[in-house]
Amino acid sequence: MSNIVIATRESRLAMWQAEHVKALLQEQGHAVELLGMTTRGDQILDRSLSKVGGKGLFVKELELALEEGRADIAVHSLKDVPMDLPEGFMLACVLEREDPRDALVSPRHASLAELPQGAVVGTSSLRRVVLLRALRPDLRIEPLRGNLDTRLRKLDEGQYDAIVLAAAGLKRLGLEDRIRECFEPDTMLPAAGQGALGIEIRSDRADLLALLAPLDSRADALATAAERAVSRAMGGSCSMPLAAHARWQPDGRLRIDAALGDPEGTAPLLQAQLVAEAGDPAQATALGEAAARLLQK
Ligand SMILES: NCc1[nH]cc(CCC(=O)O)c1CC(=O)O
Repeated sequence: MSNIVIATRESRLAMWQAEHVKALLQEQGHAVELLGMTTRGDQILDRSLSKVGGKGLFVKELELALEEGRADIAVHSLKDVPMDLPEGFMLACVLEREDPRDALVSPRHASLAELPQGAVVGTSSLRRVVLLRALRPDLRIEPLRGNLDTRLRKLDEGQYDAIVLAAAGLKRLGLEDRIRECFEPDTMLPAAGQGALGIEIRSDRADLLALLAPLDSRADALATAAERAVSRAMGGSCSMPLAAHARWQPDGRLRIDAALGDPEGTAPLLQAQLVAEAGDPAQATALGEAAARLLQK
């Protein structure tokens, strides 16, 4: 039995996720402590992430804590983890995924279809902007940043008619009753890794792998590996409106869907769909890379 320190951001969602991992590790008999910290991504709230440096902003401080030995593991929303981790770090496991869908929250309107002509919808994800535009070209899409509570507050203050955000975050924080509509992946294709949690460690801490193995979901690790391979192959950053979502079919093969939008919203959405055996990480990665090649054609 070990004593494990978890580095975590201090947003309510990050803390929930760290507490969740803490509880799972405690069930395995380990002693666990949390080390909370604020990251650059949490501090910069006035600019869109794609403009100030992207996903890495949320993980750098946590990696420093791992590097200096102040913490053993870092828990991340997999969606926020860069495709290629810095030298010396690795993704040790992927937990069973929560709902991967995007959700609509609105005080007055029951669904996207019921939003009035020209309604104001808040989101800062380029992927959501492009997919929303394809569904409802009449909407006025406005930037929306901040943690979950901030976003909901801005909605409740009347700055937007509706906002779109990940169902997983709302469910984790007990805010599921605010969801008016969950978009099926075929309607609004999720981001790579959405809804999944990843645990990062230092590559030289192989001692932690056995300890984390009981938390790993093989099915979701393979599915998200395929999704992340699409992003990597596309040079993925959050400045690119890219969606990638993999699901297991009843026949045991993995289906991946990917979509690439045009930031200006003028060119049509490019879409790709592929199905393959994906019994190991190399196969899952190859599937994602093949889907990316279809998008690049
Ligand atoms: N980019 C921020 C972020 N990172 C993870 C989640 C939600 C939880 C998840 O996808 O696991 C969110 C909020 C959102 O997109 O609405």
